[in-house]
Amino acid sequence: MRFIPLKDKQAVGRWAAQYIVQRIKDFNPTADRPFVLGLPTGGTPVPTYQELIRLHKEGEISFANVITFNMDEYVGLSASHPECYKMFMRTNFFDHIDIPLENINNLDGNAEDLEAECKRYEQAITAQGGIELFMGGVGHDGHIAFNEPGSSLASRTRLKTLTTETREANARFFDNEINKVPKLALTVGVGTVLDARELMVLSTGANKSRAVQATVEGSVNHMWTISAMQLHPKAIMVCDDSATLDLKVRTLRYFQDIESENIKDF
Ligand SMILES: N[C@@H]1[C@@H](O)[C@H](O)[C@@H](COP(=O)(O)O)O[C@@H]1O
Repeated sequence: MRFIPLKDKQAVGRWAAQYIVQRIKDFNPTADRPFVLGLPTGGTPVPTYQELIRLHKEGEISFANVITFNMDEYVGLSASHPECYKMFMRTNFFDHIDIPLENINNLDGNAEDLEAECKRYEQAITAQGGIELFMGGVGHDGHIAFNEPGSSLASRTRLKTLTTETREANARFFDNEINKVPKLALTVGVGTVLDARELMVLSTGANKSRAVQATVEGSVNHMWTISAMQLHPKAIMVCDDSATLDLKVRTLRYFQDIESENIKDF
């Protein structure tokens, strides 16, 4: 796993956006051979989306031949609810770039048959040849997407019950009222994430430092589903300074040393 320690969340956003832009350019996508990008919601990726929008507006990057798959979706929120992830993605990213609407894929948390919906999503990813680069965030409890502690590390897209800890953490998006946060969500599985050809996880803020420590210094463990990153052949974790608080000084210095060229402008 590569580990990129940066100064603050804006630097994480700039680094991640540059990385995505470079990967899309190197891939040189066309309509027949699109770049397939997996995306998260939450507060962490917002600076990355803002930077991607800026780079797009400056003519640096086009998303015309990019296909996206979002990681997860709440069950039962109306499609117009601002915290419905489909809506969140439009407001924070898609409405500001040139991605064709038909290239955007989301799980439907209002589908009549949720199990069939999850199967459909897995098939849609496969039909696109799999995900080239999956960007993710991490929950306080170490979840990736909505794969809460104890989730199978071989899991596929499915319905999950959210923990109270996750609902408390996400209440800030629902007028600080936990009762407004849905109890269920659809999420890609850990196995679905690990199938991507590349994985980049962003982590910012001191409240993520235990999850970062478990991922980088701990063992692979289903209680910290993000730790499954260790099994991925091409994974990168990008952190701000606060998110490294629980790492050993030795660990941090090691990565600062080997990534010195790649982090010097951030
Ligand atoms: N399902 C999402 C995750 O995909 C996200 O990574 C996590 C962290 O969110 P934030 O970036 O707001 O801390 O929140 C939610 O639970």
